[in-house]
Amino acid sequence: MSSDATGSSNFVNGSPQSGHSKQGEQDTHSAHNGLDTVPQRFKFSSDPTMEDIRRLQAEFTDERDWNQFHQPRNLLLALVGEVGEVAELFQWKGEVAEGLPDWTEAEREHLSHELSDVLIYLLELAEKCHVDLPKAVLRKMALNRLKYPASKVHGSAKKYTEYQD
Ligand SMILES: Nc1ccn([C@H]2C[C@H](O)[C@@H](COP(=O)(O)OP(=O)(O)OP(=O)(O)O)O2)c(=O)n1
Repeated sequence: MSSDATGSSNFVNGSPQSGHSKQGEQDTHSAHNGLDTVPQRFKFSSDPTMEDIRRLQAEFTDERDWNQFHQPRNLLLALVGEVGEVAELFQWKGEVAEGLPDWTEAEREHLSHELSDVLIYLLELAEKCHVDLPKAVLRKMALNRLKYPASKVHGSAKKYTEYQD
């Protein structure tokens, strides 16, 4: 997930971070004057890359002779099923704050498994559809920036069709 010509390299995370951070418990770093601190955003580890995950899943399916089952439509259904499993973890919980402060370790672990299943099937679906997802996502984000200029939409969650020029 390295940078490319879109210039979108700032999201690449140089410092691996594992586990979770509860709200209010996140790491802090000194601001310019060295006195006040600001909460740091949660970041992912820098590896594995999307390509690493695609390759590992390809090895997993090859070893089991499962490619015969992993056609695009089946992968899409598997993906949607796993999204449903993520939704199940949130259902009936009401609002959930960032960092999931009220969740148990077991619930967090379960969520990490289900989100991983979603990612695995998403990446394999992209592979089987010949979509180069790391590059495609950068192109789509560039389009998103054009469609939603910060100067125009700052602080508003309206859909682009609702803005009058
Ligand atoms: N035909 C299959 C079956 C499984 N997997 C891999 C990809 C997913 O990461 C995970 C999905 O496994 P399960 O279908 O057993 O689903 P869960 O792990 O979510 O189990 P459960 O449905 O019991 O929560 O295993 C796969 O690639 N192809």
